[in-house]
Amino acid sequence: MITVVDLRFNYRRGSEELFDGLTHTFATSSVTALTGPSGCGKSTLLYLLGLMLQPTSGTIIVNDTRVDQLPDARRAELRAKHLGFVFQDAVLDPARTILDSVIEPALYAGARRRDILEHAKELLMALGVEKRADHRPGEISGGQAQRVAVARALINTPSVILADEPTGNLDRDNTSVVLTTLRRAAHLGAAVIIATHDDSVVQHCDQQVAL
Ligand SMILES: Nc1ncnc2c1ncn2[C@@H]1O[C@H](COP(=O)(O)OP(=O)(O)OP(=O)(O)O)[C@@H](O)[C@H]1O
Repeated sequence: MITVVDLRFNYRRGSEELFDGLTHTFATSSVTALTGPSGCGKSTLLYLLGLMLQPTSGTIIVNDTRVDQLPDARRAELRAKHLGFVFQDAVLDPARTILDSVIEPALYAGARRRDILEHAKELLMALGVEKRADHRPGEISGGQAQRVAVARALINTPSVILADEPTGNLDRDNTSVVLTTLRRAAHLGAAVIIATHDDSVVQHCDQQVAL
């Protein structure tokens, strides 16, 4: 679960204020669509929820812990253990295989490779990219990279999953594969938040927050 209370954010002093005191709880086991016109702050809200930015004012609470004023190291630790982030443009390390890219956040969070290998393969299978496990990012398509990025975000079974246009590069069938995988994560207890412009994605969500 992740809650924001009276949230406001400015990129710079005197610049446009975003969110107008937004208060909302993104509940466990639910998929929320974050919508609104281009530039309204969807990506920025995901960065705030992902502890990559700090609010100008207001509070962010992850699973009963107030997180917005924690020191950087503690925020990084929480991010690694509890948050999964799918960025708008999937950027994968060109030097790593697809399988190693998926496993890497688990190693960072303290898991052993052999304990996480099967889970990584299952995620690649669920997302239809298992045949690319030994390939490198330069050898896969943009849509495949997007699905690998989803697998990478899910490897630590995060309690909060933040996805910025995760289906932007995908056709209808693969959009459905990604949404099914995210829904399964919600079914297992995650709060899933998807920034999207796509009405067909919104229709698959349990609730909508329009900025
Ligand atoms: N690093 C930055 N520095 C200053 N302003 C920024 C920065 N990033 C975004 N902005 C501004 O903040 C506002 C919100 O941007 P954001 O990317 O969160 O919107 P969005 O709703 O995700 O847009 P889109 O749907 O086009 O992806 C915009 O006015 C944008 O120009």
